[in-house]
Amino acid sequence: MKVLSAEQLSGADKETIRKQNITSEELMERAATLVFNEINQRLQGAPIPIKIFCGIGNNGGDGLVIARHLIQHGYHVTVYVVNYSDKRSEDFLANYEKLKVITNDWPHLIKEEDHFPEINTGDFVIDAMFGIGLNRPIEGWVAKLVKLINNSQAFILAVDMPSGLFSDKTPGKKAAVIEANYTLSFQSPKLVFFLPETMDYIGDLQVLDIGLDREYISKLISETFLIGKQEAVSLYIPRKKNSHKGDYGKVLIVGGSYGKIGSVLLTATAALKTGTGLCSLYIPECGYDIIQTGLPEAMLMTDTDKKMLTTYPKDFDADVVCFGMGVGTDEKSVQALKELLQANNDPVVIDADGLNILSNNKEFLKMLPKNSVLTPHPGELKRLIGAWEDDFQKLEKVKKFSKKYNVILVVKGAHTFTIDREYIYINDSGNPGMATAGSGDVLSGIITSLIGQGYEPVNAAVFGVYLHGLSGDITAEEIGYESLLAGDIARNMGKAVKALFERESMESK
Ligand SMILES: NC(=O)C1=CN([C@@H]2O[C@H](COP(=O)(O)OP(=O)(O)OC[C@H]3O[C@@H](n4cnc5c(N)ncnc54)[C@H](O)[C@@H]3O)[C@@H](O)[C@H]2O)[C@H](O)CC1
Ligand SMILES: [K+]
Repeated sequence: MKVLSAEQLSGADKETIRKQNITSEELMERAATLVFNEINQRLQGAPIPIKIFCGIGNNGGDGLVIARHLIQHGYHVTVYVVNYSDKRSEDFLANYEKLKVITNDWPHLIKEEDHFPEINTGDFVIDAMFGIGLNRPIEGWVAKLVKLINNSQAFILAVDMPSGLFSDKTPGKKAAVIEANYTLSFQSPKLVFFLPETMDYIGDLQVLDIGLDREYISKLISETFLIGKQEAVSLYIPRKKNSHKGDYGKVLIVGGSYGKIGSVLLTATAALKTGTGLCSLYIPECGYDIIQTGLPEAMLMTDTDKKMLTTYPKDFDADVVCFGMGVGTDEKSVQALKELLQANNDPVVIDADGLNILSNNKEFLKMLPKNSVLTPHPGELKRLIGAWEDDFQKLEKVKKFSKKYNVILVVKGAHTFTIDREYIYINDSGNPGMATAGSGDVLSGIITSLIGQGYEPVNAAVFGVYLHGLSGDITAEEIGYESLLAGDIARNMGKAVKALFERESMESK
């Protein structure tokens, strides 16, 4: 799904009005009615106090439409107009008049702190103060109102986006932003919904298709995509009936050191569980028995050093090499990575200490084969690209790095971002149970495996990240977040691939 900017959404809005020959008020009616339907479906007429806070622009207009439908369906509604300005939009005014026709209980005007209502724990608050039109931080008494709503413990539903969030920049740590429990957003999710600094404001997210012109949207050039099940399925390459193990990649995993052999074991298990035909490992000698016992399907070569990697098997012919998990950053192991980069022209996957070695030896970056995949967590990323001021600047820095070195970065987080030059792919699978030791080692194994099976590196990264999250979701469904182990993610890969093609799970994400 394309993640559109505020400008693109406004353009689609205008084009839809023109092509469908409707008024903007009709479009507002359509969008806000969908919000009403969602609320009605969940509340089922429950007599709980609903407090709707409307701004004076079109987001506020949506709030008025929602209010009208709720009142007409017998809900207990109080409407507040947060009168931060006198420049009411036309569609706001039209719906203000319509509301007056159906109720004697006119909206309460809030113009200062003295007008604030009481908000209680059991209230259902609808935030329709600001949407994509916010162009400066919320200040003064409006900011105080936002804090009052946040502190109320009421359930908060945000219309289009939580008020106080910008669609193209972060609001700053002290800014007044609605902390929603649920966000119903129109047509396209916004990039800020997925950034570490702002994702917590969103709560659960649902995107409503408000029927903006499909042709116009399909022609819009977007550089940002949300990857859900549908997108992931489209990347899948089916296995051929007439095939053998050589068709599914000869993978080489290079890593491990004394005390950290488990990491390569996880990576190799994940690679094989993702479908790798032949999996070999190159590890320090101390890991020999561990790997042979733990993963009899794998083949093994050992370094002459007992405890750490010192070299790279230059003559070994692999389709794809993965380097870094559990390696450490000893000078001798730096040499091993250097040898790998000198010997290899095909894309490689670099993770963990492999990334730290790159950060400590920036001259290696130019040696990375084109379209190699780097999989940093935030700490590793900072060492690689330097610190950033906010998440938007981080994205710009990562794009620049990706272009400069011709590599793909998998920036791991609650929503993992795969960045390929100017393109951003935001992952929508996964859960907090996956924040556990070895989870990243498994991800590297999955991506490496897919590259070995013939996926383009960027597709391997995007699809691999999605499958990793899906396997984590399936595992968490079975055993909960707390006891989820990285090894479980690897072992459940088969279930994840199968789930891609199951009907009911197609609808869930
Ligand atoms: N495009 C669509 O898909 C549809 C969008 N709808 C809804 O419309 C809003 C956007 O409405 P807009 O009038 O452009 O902006 P807002 O209501 O978000 O803001 C109102 C207005 O306020 C001014 N302003 C901005 N920042 C501040 C501030 N800090 N303090 C005071 N005033 C401020 C600014 O001039 C804004 O224009 C969208 O989110 C949807 O909810 C349609 O209803 C359906 C189609
Ligand atoms: K809002």
